[in-house]
Parts: sequence; C-alpha cells; structure tokens
Amino acid sequence: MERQVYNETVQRELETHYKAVLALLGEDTEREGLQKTPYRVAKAMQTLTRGYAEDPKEILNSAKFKEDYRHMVIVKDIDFFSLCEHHMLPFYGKAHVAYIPNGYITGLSKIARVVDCFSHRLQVQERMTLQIRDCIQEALDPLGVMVVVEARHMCMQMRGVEKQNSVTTTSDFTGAFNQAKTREEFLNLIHRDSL
Ligand SMILES: Nc1nc2c(ncn2[C@@H]2O[C@H](COP(=O)(O)OP(=O)(O)OP(=O)(O)O)[C@@H](O)[C@H]2O)c(=O)[nH]1
Ligand SMILES: [Zn+2]
Repeated sequence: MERQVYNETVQRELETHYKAVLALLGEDTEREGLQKTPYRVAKAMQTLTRGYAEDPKEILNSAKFKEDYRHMVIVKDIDFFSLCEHHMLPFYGKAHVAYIPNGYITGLSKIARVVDCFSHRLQVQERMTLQIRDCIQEALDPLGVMVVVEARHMCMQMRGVEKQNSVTTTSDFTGAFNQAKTREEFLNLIHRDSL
C-alpha cells in the first residue's frame, strides 16, 4: 500500500536548485564535504514532504474493521516531525488522537500513519490538527473524534523571537467531544503517566 514517493525528475531539479542555494550562501559547492550535499538535501526534502503522495483516508480504510466497541479509543504520544510552511523549518512534538467508534474501528498503527502523512507536508500546526480530525471523521464516521497536538517550532527557537521553551498546543474535535465531560476524560488520560 506504501506508494512510491521518490521521483527522479524532481530529485534532479532539486539538486540543481540546492547547489545554486549553496553558492548563493557563499559556499564552494565543489569542496569535498559539499559535493553530495545537494543530492542529500533533495532526498531529505522528498522524504519530509512524502505525505503529498499518500492518501490518508486510504490508510484508515486499509484496516477498517466492523466492531461493536462504542467507547473512547485513544492513541497518545504519537511523535511527529513536520516543516512549517512559513520558514520550512521543523516543528515537532506529539499528537494525541481519540475517537469513539460507531460500528467501525481502524488499526491503531493507521492512526499514527495518518499523523505521519499530514506531518510530512508543509504545514501550520492548526491545519495539521484539523486535517487529522477531518480524515478520521470522514473515513470512520465515528461518534466523535478529538485531536490534540503539542509542538515546538524551530522557527521560534533558532531564529526570530528565539523563545526556547514555548510549546504550542492545538486541539480540535467533532461530535461527542462537544461535551466538556468527554473532552475532559480524553485530556485527563493523555496527561496521565502510563505504562
Ligand atoms: N499559526 C501558526 N503560525 C506559525 C506556525 N509555524 C510558524 N508560524 C508563525 O508564522 C509567522 C510568520 O510571520 P511573518 O511575520 O510573516 O514571518 P517572520 O517575519 O519570519 O516572523 P517572526 O517569526 O516573528 O520573525 C510567525 O509568527 C511564526 O511564528 C504554525 O504552525 N501556526
Ligand atoms: Zn515557521
């Protein structure tokens, strides 16, 4: 089901551009340490944006099972790395996802794969949160879904405002999570030590 995301033509074009970028930054692009750098950066960027070539709903549908469990399912502490679309610098952290099935469940790993898919695109944290929510809602039609994302943004740490300790939290929900009690149950469980 994994798609081929690596594209030779794109790779060659990216290499040309990254070589020009290095030269513009005042580097000697022929020095030994940099000779393969345009190739490496191009490959890394293709990996970090591989989410464009993936279909997140298909990920959930590929392991969708009929099941009568109708209580909260939580997958918490899903590590992710993404790139902010403003500076193309990393933001990274954890996503926590809960849903209440309505006849169908999905493979637990698929929830993490959906987070991977959306994080491997140029993003803002708010949109990523919303896209994960919508994808699960549309693919599984659950009684409700809630997503919380906690992240550190390198564009706020390495440059700009240079705040090393600020963490951004975003959250979004549908259906049953409109009830404060249901949201509380989820938030209590994700912030509790486990295992
Ligand atoms: N809402 C939101 N903002 C983000 C995210 N990632 C980066 N940003 C912000 O995007 C904004 C871009 O603002 P601009 O003023 O256009 O860019 P800038 O001059 O580089 O801004 P500074 O970072 O303040 O130096 C900055 O405030 C960043 O902190 C994100 O995921 N969500
Ligand atoms: Zn940024």
